Amino acid sequence: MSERLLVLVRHGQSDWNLKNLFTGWKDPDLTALGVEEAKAAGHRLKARALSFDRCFTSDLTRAQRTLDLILAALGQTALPIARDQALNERDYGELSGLNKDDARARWGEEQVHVWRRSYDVPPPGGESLKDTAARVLPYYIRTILPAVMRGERTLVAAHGNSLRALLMVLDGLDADTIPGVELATGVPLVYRLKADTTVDAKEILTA
Ligand SMILES: O=C(O)[C@H](O)COP(=O)(O)O
Repeated sequence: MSERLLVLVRHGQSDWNLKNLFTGWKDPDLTALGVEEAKAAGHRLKARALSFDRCFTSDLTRAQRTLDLILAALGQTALPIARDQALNERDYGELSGLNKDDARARWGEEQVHVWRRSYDVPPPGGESLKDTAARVLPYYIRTILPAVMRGERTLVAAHGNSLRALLMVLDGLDADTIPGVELATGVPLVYRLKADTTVDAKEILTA
């Protein structure tokens, strides 16, 4: 029986994470800490003897670089990698490039929290999580999930909100529960799926 392994990882700390700026589709690189987080993610996977057949990432540097660093740590630099903007971070629209504390001072803590964590309220000119899910989930169902179900051990390096959209399906979260979910940078989420595509087991590799 094939393994049906799916590992998700949010990119390591980016330059704009460090500066506390809304990033979205902007394309900052990893910080030195982000590089270390990505390498550590690779070492954690390796320590559990996990290896992969296929990888997916977004069209953004921070996720692609995280994937490359993980694969280098695993000694698996020749794997096929699909890069697609379907996995990009939620588009933060007019908030992109603004400091998150400045935004709270301007629009209030509660409004900014709704823009960042609600399911269906988009930030001005940007995507809600629902909008993000409307591009992430079709890509997952058409492209990623078939690979997993064929038994290809699959690694996905993406973003806080594109992965939160995916977690709604995998973890069975709804519009009321997803606002409470935060994803740490560089922490692999290891899923094993059942034959019906639902989750058999999940492990969070914090160390
Ligand atoms: O795009 C961003 O600013 C971050 O990657 C995710 O931001 P959030 O945690 O504010 O949604």
